Amino acid sequence: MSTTRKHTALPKAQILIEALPWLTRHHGKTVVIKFGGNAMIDEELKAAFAQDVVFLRHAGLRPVVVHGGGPQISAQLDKQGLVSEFKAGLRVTTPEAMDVVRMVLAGQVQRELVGLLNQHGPFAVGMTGEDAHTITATKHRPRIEGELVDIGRVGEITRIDTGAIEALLDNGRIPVVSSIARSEDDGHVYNVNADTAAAALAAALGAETLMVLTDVEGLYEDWPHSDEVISRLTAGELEKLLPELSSGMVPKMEGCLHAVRNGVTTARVIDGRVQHSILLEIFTDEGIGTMVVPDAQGES
Ligand SMILES: Nc1ncnc2c1ncn2[C@@H]1O[C@H](COP(=O)(O)OP(=O)(O)O)[C@@H](O)[C@H]1O
Ligand SMILES: CC(=O)N[C@@H](CCC(=O)OP(=O)(O)O)C(=O)O
Repeated sequence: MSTTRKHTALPKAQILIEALPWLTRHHGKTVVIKFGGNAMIDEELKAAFAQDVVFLRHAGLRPVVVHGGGPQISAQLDKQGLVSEFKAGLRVTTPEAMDVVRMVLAGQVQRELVGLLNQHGPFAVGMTGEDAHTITATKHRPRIEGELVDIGRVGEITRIDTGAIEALLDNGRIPVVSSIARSEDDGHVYNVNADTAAAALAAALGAETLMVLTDVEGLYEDWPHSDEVISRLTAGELEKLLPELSSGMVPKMEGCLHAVRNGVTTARVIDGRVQHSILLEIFTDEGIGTMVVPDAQGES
């Protein structure tokens, strides 16, 4: 006869134990989480996001948050009567618009995320890519229909210095990074797409995972005609698909490709509208969204 006694709260212990293999696997690993402006509109979701990130920190992972704020920037530009225009998926950024981008990202969105995270303890430290030379960029001139175009103060990342972020992580903090770069060419700053910044940081930090939270379920196979999500694809498969992608998915998937081609083990695009999507992704089998993995050896 068994002498095992079962406490009524045993199911709770079972849930915790189910997470043990994932806790073991991810312990000490760096996870870069990109929180998009579109996933940032709901108060409950923002609070759940902050809980998840702090949970990761307590579980022994090293989370780094990179945030966007496209809709928030557009709203402020509108308020100030400045035009908001995108070319090749990037905001045309005049010097006046750059002031607004910097004010909204570093002064508003980043402050709000830092505040939410710090409701759980003294963890979050906000910074922009300007700080300690974290992100350096030069002027980006995208090609549209074969022609190089000038879209103002939009930066192309040339260098990443991970020193400040590593120091914060080693100190048990959670860096919260706004996607603004210092300039390689002059004393000014550049506006960088937040997906691109997150991917570049993930690669430079040798992160295990890049997780991009957005406002759709993942990468749709035949957007906008169907909502069939591609659940897993290799770098080579993604590379072939890139020319067919449009709008906001372009920098996200280019970023995922860059990350897995530069040492990141998995890059995932997940639905930021699902509460606790980060925990579901890291600690359970019920991962959601699209996962990009490096090519198997010998494959390209
Ligand atoms: N193949 C695709 N699958 C999913 N979404 C796509 C696809 N192609 C374009 N999109 C668009 O990309 C958007 C996400 O990008 P974006 O608006 O930049 O979000 P975020 O603010 O999260 O960075 C989706 O809401 C959708 O409208
Ligand atoms: C050059 C460029 O387009 N920069 C973006 C930076 C913010 C961002 O990327 O925000 P989301 O992640 O919410 O889209 C912009 O100005 O909107």
